[in-house]
Amino acid sequence: DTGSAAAIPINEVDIAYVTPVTVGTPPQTLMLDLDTGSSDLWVFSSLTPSSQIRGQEIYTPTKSSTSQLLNGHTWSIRYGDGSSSRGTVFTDNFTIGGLEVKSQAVQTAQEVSSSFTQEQSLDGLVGLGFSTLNTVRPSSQLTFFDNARPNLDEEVFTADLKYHATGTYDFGFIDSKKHNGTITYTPVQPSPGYWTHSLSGYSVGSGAFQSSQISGISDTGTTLLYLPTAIVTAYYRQVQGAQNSQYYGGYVFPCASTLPTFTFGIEGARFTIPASYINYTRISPTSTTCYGGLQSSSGLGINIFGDVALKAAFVVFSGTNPPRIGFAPK
Ligand SMILES: CSC[C@H](NC(=O)[C@H](Cc1ccccc1)OC(=O)N1CCC(N)CC1)C(=O)N[C@@H](CC1CCCCC1)[C@@H](O)COc1ccncc1
Repeated sequence: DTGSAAAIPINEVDIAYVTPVTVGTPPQTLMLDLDTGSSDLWVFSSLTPSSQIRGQEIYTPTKSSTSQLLNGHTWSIRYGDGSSSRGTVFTDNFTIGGLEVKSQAVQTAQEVSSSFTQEQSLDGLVGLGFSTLNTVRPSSQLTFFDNARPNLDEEVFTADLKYHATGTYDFGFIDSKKHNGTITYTPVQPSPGYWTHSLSGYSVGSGAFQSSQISGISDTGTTLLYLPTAIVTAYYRQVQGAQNSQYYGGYVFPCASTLPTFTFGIEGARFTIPASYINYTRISPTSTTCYGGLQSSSGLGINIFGDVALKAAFVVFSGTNPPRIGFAPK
């Protein structure tokens, strides 16, 4: 089997991407954020207090003839940005882009934090990290990819995220039309459950490439690129008027400033992030101060290769044994 579905930016600065999925019988359509940085599949539901719902689509298990309560099971998750959700669990038929998993664990939210309530374009998440990170107890549940894997033509899914445009997630096949040039693979360390791998180095603008192993996670659910402070300061040293603002919680600069590109290495291959991707957003609609798409990871304890980096490449998440990740130009 294979599947192919759209990755649609939810706002004009690509803060996140959502993908249409269907749950249950007859199918209920929700827009979910496919997130390689976590491993819970959870949805706004009929069990979510109406005070916490603001425009999201919900999954109603009682309207589905194929839903089954997973008795006595609960879940609770907190993300890197402090947002959180928790609830109960059903199994039901679940489809992404024509690829169906029967009896997928669908985690129904009974509580979501305010940032989820405020994000009305996001009806929940599909975790595509390793199933070891799943928070359902007493027995943890498998991700959509792990459930689909035995029926996939190839044990892969790919991310073709785009800057200010709709991209694609494919399951079970590598679409050669979506990338040009070879795919460079590098090993993934699957513990504790993120797609953890190394960059082989970086360069700023036309500067010399600095070879160094930079370990981090490729995370479709994280908006920006978070790297060690030394790299980030070297980058913003090239930007007129840039400063690391306590007030805004990161590097800001005059929107009119010229930004250099940023290049990262995967083994011997090189991927260049255009300056426009790093000129992330104005700090407020009328401001002439802009917030950077490259920020320091020092507060996170982990480097995160988020959407700002991933949208510069065609990315293959390979669930083979051992797992690996591939990057290709596009
Ligand atoms: C540096 S992990 C921060 C990261 N969350 C972000 O990237 C959010 C994404 C967002 C925000 C608002 C609306 C929509 C999307 O966006 C921002 O935080 N920002 C973008 C806007 C910018 N101005 C400020 C910074 C994060 O927790 N991701 C997790 C998934 C994410 C949770 C929030 C909803 C969307 C999906 C996940 O993959 C990684 O979980 C962990 C990472 C590390 N240890 C523990 C958990």
